[in-house]
Amino acid sequence: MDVKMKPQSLVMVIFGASGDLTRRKLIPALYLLYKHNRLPENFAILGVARTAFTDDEFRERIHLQLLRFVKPEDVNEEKIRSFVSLINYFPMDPADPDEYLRLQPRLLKLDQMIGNGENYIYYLATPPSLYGVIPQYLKNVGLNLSKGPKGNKRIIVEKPFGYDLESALELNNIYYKDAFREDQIFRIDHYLGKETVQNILALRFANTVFEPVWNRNYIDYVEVTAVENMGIEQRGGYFDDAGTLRDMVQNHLIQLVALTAMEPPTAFNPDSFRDELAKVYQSLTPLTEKDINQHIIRGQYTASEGRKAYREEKDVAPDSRTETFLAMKLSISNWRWSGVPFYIRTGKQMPTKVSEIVVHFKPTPFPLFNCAERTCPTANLLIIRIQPNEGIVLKFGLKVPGSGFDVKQVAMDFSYSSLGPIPTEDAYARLIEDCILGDSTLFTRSDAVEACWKYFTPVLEYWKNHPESPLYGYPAGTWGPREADMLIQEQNAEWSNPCKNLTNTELYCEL
Ligand SMILES: NC(=O)C1=CN([C@@H]2O[C@H](COP(=O)(O)OP(=O)(O)OC[C@H]3O[C@@H](n4cnc5c(N)ncnc54)[C@H](OP(=O)(O)O)[C@@H]3O)[C@@H](O)[C@H]2O)C=CC1
Ligand SMILES: O=C1O[C@H](COP(=O)(O)O)[C@@H](O)[C@H](O)[C@H]1O
Repeated sequence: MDVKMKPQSLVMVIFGASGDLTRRKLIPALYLLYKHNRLPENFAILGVARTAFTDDEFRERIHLQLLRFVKPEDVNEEKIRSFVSLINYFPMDPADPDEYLRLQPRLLKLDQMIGNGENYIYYLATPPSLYGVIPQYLKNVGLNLSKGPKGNKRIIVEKPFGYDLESALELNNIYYKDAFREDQIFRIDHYLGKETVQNILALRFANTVFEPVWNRNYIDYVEVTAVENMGIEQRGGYFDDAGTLRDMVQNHLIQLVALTAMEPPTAFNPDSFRDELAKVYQSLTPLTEKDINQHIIRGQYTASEGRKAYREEKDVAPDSRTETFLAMKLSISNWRWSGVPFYIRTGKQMPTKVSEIVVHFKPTPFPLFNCAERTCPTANLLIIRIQPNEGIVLKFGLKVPGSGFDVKQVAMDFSYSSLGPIPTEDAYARLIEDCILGDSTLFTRSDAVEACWKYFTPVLEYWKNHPESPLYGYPAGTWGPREADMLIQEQNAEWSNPCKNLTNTELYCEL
């Protein structure tokens, strides 16, 4: 498999095939690729997990799941049937090294059936505790090595990659020293697979108007929001151990910060692009204890209007101190961003599901005009709506028609839907396809992971060592604790309200 070349044949081995991620994201993504003829000609899936299924039972289950999780317009019964026939199942415990002695011949047999290319992609969709184990056991039976033009082996590892800096370093060492080279490792962060997240790059680097003002001279502060109106669903076991910092902040939110803050890469290739991302992470101003105390607000949802409290969720400790909300102020120590705060927030059980970046430009130096409707639009806003109602809005001041000279804020709206149907919901399909093609641009490199953990690990340690540090309750269905509002009030500002940010599209918000 050369870079950007689709192999003739490929077996995709999914560890954790009976789990939630496989059901909701991976299988629908692979089906979409299949439906659009974007998979290798000879292709098979081998699902692996401990639960006992026969091939037929597993196919039946996948068939039903596809009908449930694929968008109605993508459902094509005939295609689903032929896709499902490519799926096989192998019951084994991935934590048991001896089981790989059985896996190896099974995989080889499947590979021979489809074309004998020995090209395998392993997708680790298991609990993170197995991320370091599986590669070593694959190596024990020789399933790790790429063998020239034939026989490529790649491994996609889900987030969180590590639990803190030490474990991330350890994981990277296991992969390099024992099992896989960096070019075989694809650390996935599905936010980078989102069309609108990639479009941050196009907005910044395919236009000249933004770049001259994209710095500390013109930007006052930046907000990054990624909130959800659902709780933790059935993932209490995982989430109670992870918390929001590990689940959303250390990966998705910080990626959005980095894409907003990065320098233009010298070329759009995996190395140049990822060099620039890594530089942002390395420039994050280290957090002191005072910062952690004053600039990080963690919250946990409490029961409200028929919604359960976090502590009542399945598999969550009744006295859990795990955060389901986090807001923080961070800064970047470099030439472009020195002095510009980035405010980020994310949480479960908020009034709506939305991800967006709001760039607040500095106010005009002098207010020349009267303000219409008691709002003084002295500062421009650029809103990059990642999901839903994907779009970009520029807010600016204009004269109110008629006598006098009052100004009011108006909006120039661009909605991605105006480009026609765009694949905004198949981030996983995009990333899996990139891995098949050997393109690692949109996957996280080891230095980036390490730099992120280096930045966030002091926070985790501080919380661990100071169990009394505040964890604020917020009623489920609200925008989080009041203390998060106070955080941004330091800037003489308030969190912008995503329910009101776009003018041409509706966003359902329970307020
Ligand atoms: N679900 C999601 O939306 C997202 C998940 N992720 C990541 O993907 C990974 C999988 O998540 P998810 O699918 O939600 O998790 P689930 O708990 O739903 O699934 C875990 C899977 O791993 C299998 N497994 C194998 N060995 C073990 C073991 N020793 N202990 C427990 N399970 C085992 C389970 O099957 P069996 O019991 O049959 O062996 C099951 O198929 C996690 O690392 C998560 O962080 C990342 C982004 C989003
Ligand atoms: O990785 C994760 O992301 C989802 C949110 O993803 P989105 O694409 O729906 O915005 C989050 O619900 C989950 O807890 C987390 O593990």
